[in-house]
Parts: sequence; structure tokens; C-alpha cells
Amino acid sequence: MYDVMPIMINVKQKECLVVGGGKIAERKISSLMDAMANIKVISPKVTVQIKHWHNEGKLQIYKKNYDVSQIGKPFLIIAATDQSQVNLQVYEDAKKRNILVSIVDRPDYSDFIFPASFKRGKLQIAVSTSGASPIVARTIKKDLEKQYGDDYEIYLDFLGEFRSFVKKTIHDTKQRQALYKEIMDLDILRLIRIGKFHSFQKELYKRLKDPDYKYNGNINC
Ligand SMILES: C[C@@]1(CC(=O)O)c2cc3[nH]c(cc4nc(cc5[nH]c(cc(n2)[C@H]1CCC(=O)O)[C@@](C)(CC(=O)O)[C@@H]5CCC(=O)O)C(CC(=O)O)=C4CCC(=O)O)c(CCC(=O)O)c3CC(=O)O
Ligand SMILES: NC(=O)C1=CN([C@@H]2O[C@H](COP(=O)(O)OP(=O)(O)OC[C@H]3O[C@@H](n4cnc5c(N)ncnc54)[C@H](O)[C@@H]3O)[C@@H](O)[C@H]2O)C=CC1
Repeated sequence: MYDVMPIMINVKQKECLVVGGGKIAERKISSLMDAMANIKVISPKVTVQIKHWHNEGKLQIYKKNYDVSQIGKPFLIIAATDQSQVNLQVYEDAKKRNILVSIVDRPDYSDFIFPASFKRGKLQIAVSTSGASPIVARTIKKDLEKQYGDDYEIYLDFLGEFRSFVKKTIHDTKQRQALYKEIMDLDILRLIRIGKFHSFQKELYKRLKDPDYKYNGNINC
């Protein structure tokens, strides 16, 4: 429906402005909060949950109707009021200032839209129908949630650490790639599932950290 492409965006500690404080704003705020954004909400009314987040010091609220004088210089803006005119005004104000903007009732004007997504530690899976049917995006997400369990968190923590370690210690690119391939072939997910992962990990690092160790195309774990 809309010509969009997936990217993973870093909003950590960047100011993100949400105009509106209803159910939909709450959902978008929850995603921003997971990504550790610095959130500012402008809305005369907010949901109980948004108020609660405010009381916990997780976001700022300006309890008023949107006005361009409050826009500031945020990294991005989400217009989520139930007033389409207000949302369009936010869009125009954002465009004049070259600020990324998403309008919940006008995906056709939006610089970005939200996929249905979930996390397993460092693994994030996001599903989009390019705006055609958010419910289908959600349904597919729910199916994937069943397929990708908590073991992926351990798996990716391990692979993330392992890659950093190997990048520092093995300087030959071809050897590094051979090692990654070998690790993938070991089916670590299975080791996690059968409770043999920790002993494997210990043995692997013992070997790799041995000053006399030289990778010869076979880790032998
Ligand atoms: C384009 C997009 C822009 C954006 O919001 O970013 C958009 C737009 C619109 N949504 C509408 C309606 C609904 N949206 C949901 C739910 C979700 N909507 C989400 C994303 C997106 N919604 C983006 C595209 C995503 C994609 O790529 O497919 C999800 C995935 C993520 C999230 O919100 O964070 C989240 C599920 C989260 C989860 O469960 O994981 C439900 C279901 C419900 O709420 O129970 C309904 C009611 C049923 C229905 O209408 O289908 C309307 C019509 C309003 C009207 O008719 O007035 C518009 C406006 C329009 O289409 O013009
Ligand atoms: N993108 C999406 O996923 C979806 C989008 N929508 C759209 O989102 C809109 C909002 O839906 P809800 O959150 O359910 O509505 P809601 O009625 O729960 O909340 C509306 C919020 O807008 C605020 N508001 C109204 N006028 C304002 C102004 N001038 N300045 C600042 N804030 C103002 C209100 O105080 C309230 O907090 C709907 O009208 C619909 O078009 C609806 C469903 C899903």
C-alpha cells in the first residue's frame, strides 16, 4: 500500500514528541519507551497508563492543546490525536522544520509507520503489511512469537559476545568467517534446549583464550 522499507532506528535519549494522549498514542509511546527515547507528550487528556508513566518519571506531559510554539526541535514526531485537522497541522509544522513525522490516521503522509513487533533479547522481529492490514501484521507476529522462544535471547547474547571476541582475537577475515560458519553448524540452539550450552561455552572460551591456541579450521568442541 505504502512504499516503505524496514530500518532499525536509534531513538535512545533522543527527544520524541507525541501529540495526543489516547489509546493509540499510548501504544506508540510504549514502543518509544522500549527503545529508551526521551518522550514528550502534548495532550489535554492522557490515558491512565500514560499518567502512570509520567508519575514514574518516564516521560514529560504538557497538558494542553497542540500549538506549534511547543514543537521544539525533536528527533521525530508522532501525531496521534483524534482530530484529523490537528494531526495535519502537526504534519505541516514538522515538514517545515525537516522533522521526521508519523501521522496515525494518515499513513500516506507519514515518514515512517510502526510494524507489529516483539523481542527475544537482542532478536527483534517486526512485521509490516505496508499499512494494508495492521491486524494481519499482528496475527503473523503472534504466530512468530510461538516459533521464536526465549532460548533465542541466550543464543544471540552468546553470538554477539562471541563475534566481538573473535573480531578482537582473530585477525584473518577468512578464518573468522570459517569460525562463524563452524559455530553455526554446531546447532547451539539445540545445546541450549538440552541444557548443554553452559559447559560448551566454558570449554569453547577456555580453548580460544589459551595463548597457544591457533584456529586451524576446526574448534573441536
Ligand atoms: C499504517 C499504520 C501507521 C502506524 O500506526 O504506524 C497503521 C494505521 C492504521 N491503523 C488503523 C487501525 C488499527 N490498527 C491496529 C493495530 C496496530 N496498528 C499498527 C500499525 C499501523 N497502523 C501501521 C501499519 C502497520 C502495517 O505495516 O501493517 C500496529 C501493527 C503497531 C502499532 O500500532 O504500534 C498495531 C498492532 C500491534 C500489535 O498488536 O503488535 C488495529 C487493531 C487494534 O487496535 O486492535 C486497528 C483496528 C483494525 C483495523 O482498522 O484494521 C487505522 C484505521 C483507523 C480507522 O479506521 O479510523 C490506521 C490508519 C489507516 O489505515 O489509514
Ligand atoms: N495507527 C493506528 O494504529 C491507529 C490509528 N487510529 C487513529 O488514531 C486516532 C486516535 O485514536 P485514539 O488514541 O483511540 O483516540 P482517543 O480518543 O483515545 O485519544 C485522542 C487523544 O487526542 C488528544 N487530543 C485531542 N485534541 C488534541 C489537540 N488539539 N492537541 C493535543 N492532543 C489532542 C486527546 O486529549 C486524547 O488524548 C483515531 O482518530 C484514529 O484515526 C485508530 C486506530 C489505530
